[in-house]
Amino acid sequence: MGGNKTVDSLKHGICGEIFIPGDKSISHRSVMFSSLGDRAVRIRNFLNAQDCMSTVACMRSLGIQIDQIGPTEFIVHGKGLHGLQEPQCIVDAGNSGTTLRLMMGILAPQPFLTTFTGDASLHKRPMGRVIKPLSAMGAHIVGRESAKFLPVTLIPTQKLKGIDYQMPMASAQVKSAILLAGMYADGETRVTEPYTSRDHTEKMLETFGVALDKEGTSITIKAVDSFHAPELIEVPGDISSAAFWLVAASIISGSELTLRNVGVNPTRTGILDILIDMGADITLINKRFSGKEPVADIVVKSAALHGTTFGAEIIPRLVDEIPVIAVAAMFAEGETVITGAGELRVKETDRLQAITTEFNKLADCIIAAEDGLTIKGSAKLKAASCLSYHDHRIAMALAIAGAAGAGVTIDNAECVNISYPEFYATLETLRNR
Ligand SMILES: O=C(O)C1=C[C@@H](OP(=O)(O)O)[C@@H](O)[C@H](O)C1
Ligand SMILES: C=C(OP(=O)(O)O)C(=O)O
Repeated sequence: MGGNKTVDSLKHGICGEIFIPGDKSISHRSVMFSSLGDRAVRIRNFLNAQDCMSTVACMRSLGIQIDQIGPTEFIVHGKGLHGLQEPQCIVDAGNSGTTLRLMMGILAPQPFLTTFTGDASLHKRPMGRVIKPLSAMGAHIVGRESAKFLPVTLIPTQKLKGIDYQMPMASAQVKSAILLAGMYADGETRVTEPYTSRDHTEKMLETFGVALDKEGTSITIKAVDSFHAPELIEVPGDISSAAFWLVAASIISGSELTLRNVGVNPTRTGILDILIDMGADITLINKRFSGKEPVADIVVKSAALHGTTFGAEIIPRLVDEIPVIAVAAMFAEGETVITGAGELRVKETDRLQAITTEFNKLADCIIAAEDGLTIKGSAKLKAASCLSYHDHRIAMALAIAGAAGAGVTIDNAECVNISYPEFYATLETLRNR
């Protein structure tokens, strides 16, 4: 597929301002929830990237009119909780696990048939984690290898019933699928996770007038009969995209960046905690709210980092940032040890394997464990050609390692379009400032 990209070593610190594009998780949810709402919703600062456009395409194929009125502005004409229509074709979730798993939660209770497909990566990712609890609620779902993988078909079922489900892993996608199905189920649906994962679904359900009962890491939802959409959803910037600049500015001496409009929901700010723990110079300014989501501008200056240790409890709060945290650790003094991160093996690619194999081509300093990484810091990086495995976060982390080190060539580099289409252009702007 796609082409190679060479990122040269930066010769100076990176300075100035970056406006961070919309949050991927919140963008997905804004379109899904608005489609089920009772009036048209205007969505601003939507992430116009491949994953979120997969959600738009899925909802359109279910009969929802979605108008794009600007590069990042959309109007979703919701048809209510029971307004979705049977799709005429197989629905394609592309590369997006969030699209597929949340849509299964919405569609399992619908009185029509839906078949999902996706790209090669999504065909390898585990879907049993969603199909199992939805089936326990009475959904009828079939899929490859005894309902573990795509392709998956949701067969019309009679009314679902609530369950009390103990999740085996912390996963916002699984939690969200169960809560969304729970809106349509008889009785109460309760879901408990081992550690708290991102809570954007809970916050947006509350924005749409749904009452949730929260206790520790458990959330209970009851059947919902009205879903009151707000007029406007303003999506905050994605801290998972800001993460690349937080690390770049920290490790490239002479840097000072202001990252504008970053979502700082505490269930997502593990990257800030870890970088600050490593000695990073990070300040939050202009703290405010966008709906129920906290937002801030972040000032980051270069600093001498040192290694750290972290494990299972914080992983859900930084799960997508581990590739770029590994880059920070390569430049830090001393060792960094990450444990409890087995979930990285079932992302767009096996990220623990991809980090170890590809980052070690730049400097042989990383050892993988079954559920984590040990990274020896103060590595002397050399230039190399590395594989992205068509994984956007691996490609962007490699680009930051190359820019801060001695350069890198990345294959299938365009996969950044999955979550951050402007990434390379922003990097070039910083180079030329
Ligand atoms: O709910 C979401 O929007 C997401 C949840 C996380 O996945 P898991 O739920 O599989 O941990 C994360 O990795 C993904 O990028 C987005
Ligand atoms: C894992 C990711 O997304 P998804 O699960 O939606 O494919 C990600 O963006 O890093």
